[in-house]
Amino acid sequence: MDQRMKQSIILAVDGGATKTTITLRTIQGECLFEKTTTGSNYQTIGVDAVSVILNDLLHGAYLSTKLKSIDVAVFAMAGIDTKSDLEMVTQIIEQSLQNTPFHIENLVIENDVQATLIGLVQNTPGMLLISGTGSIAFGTDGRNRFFRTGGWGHRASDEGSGYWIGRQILKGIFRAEDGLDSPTVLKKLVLEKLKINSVDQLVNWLYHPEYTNSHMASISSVLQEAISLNDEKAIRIAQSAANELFLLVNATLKKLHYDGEPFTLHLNGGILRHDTYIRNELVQFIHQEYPHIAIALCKHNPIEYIVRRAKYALKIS
Ligand SMILES: Nc1ncnc2c1ncn2[C@@H]1O[C@H](COP(=O)(O)OP(=O)(O)OP(=O)(O)O)[C@@H](O)[C@H]1O
Repeated sequence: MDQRMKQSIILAVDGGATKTTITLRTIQGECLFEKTTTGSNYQTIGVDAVSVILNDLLHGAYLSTKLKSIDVAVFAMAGIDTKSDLEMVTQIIEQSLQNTPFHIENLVIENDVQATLIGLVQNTPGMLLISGTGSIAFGTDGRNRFFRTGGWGHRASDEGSGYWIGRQILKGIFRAEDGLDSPTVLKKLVLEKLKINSVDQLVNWLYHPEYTNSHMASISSVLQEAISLNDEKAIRIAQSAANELFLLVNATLKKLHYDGEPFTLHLNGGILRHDTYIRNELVQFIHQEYPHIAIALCKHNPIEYIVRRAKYALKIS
């Protein structure tokens, strides 16, 4: 028998809002297949589009490896927020799996943030705070109870996220243009970033048919330079983003009845990874209120935490 066949095989899917990654690994970590494509949140792209993406990824994984027997598969999917979401996504995944020769011993389907958190902390208490295009905090008491705060989407929530920061920046530019607020260097930086010349063109950009949430979030990347130029508006936006993110952490700790036990807060997402000003402010807020909480920045690609989640499922099965 092929040596590889004797090893446990893991299939992990990280189905995020902007991209979906599938990987097939041996328990020892050998990568047998990996592919990334567009996002697979059924709430934003619909059931049929998610089916197409999963069918394509699963088919690719089978054709490339010819493996049929999978010991554990974890599908970590954005958009699983309620019981009915879970039922809907389970149906999509099970139908996609029926189109493949895969036999899966242990199938886990759960919210992508929850799966990442389990990958990080396994059965110990901890929390994951994400600020990327959106924002959310997810905590666990280590006894299989999970609590989330935020992450209700860009239209009415996602405070402290890239989208939220981008919107505050544009709001600041328009208010300065109207003479409601003082001028801000953010205007020059945003126009340069978008390679346009005027606020009128900025309005065209904002209402362009191809506008997406990620476009709005991408505006946030000018914030650090504006702060280095001592721009008051930029500093206020960054402090307010850090404060909003602190509130997510604070509310989640209260739900967990945190009382000072060993606890790690993991940080992830483009804003927390790259915007050191916001991250440092946030860390300061947290340490003032909760001096004993350890804070760790996630260093790996999101799929690695889903692989760890799958290994944990294998360990406890
Ligand atoms: N080098 C950088 N400097 C500043 N901001 C950055 C940098 N790189 C990415 N960002 C910001 O990070 C955000 C995107 O983060 P990320 O890639 O984690 O999001 P995502 O995976 O699309 O969203 P989500 O985690 O909400 O599903 C954007 O607001 C982007 O401007």
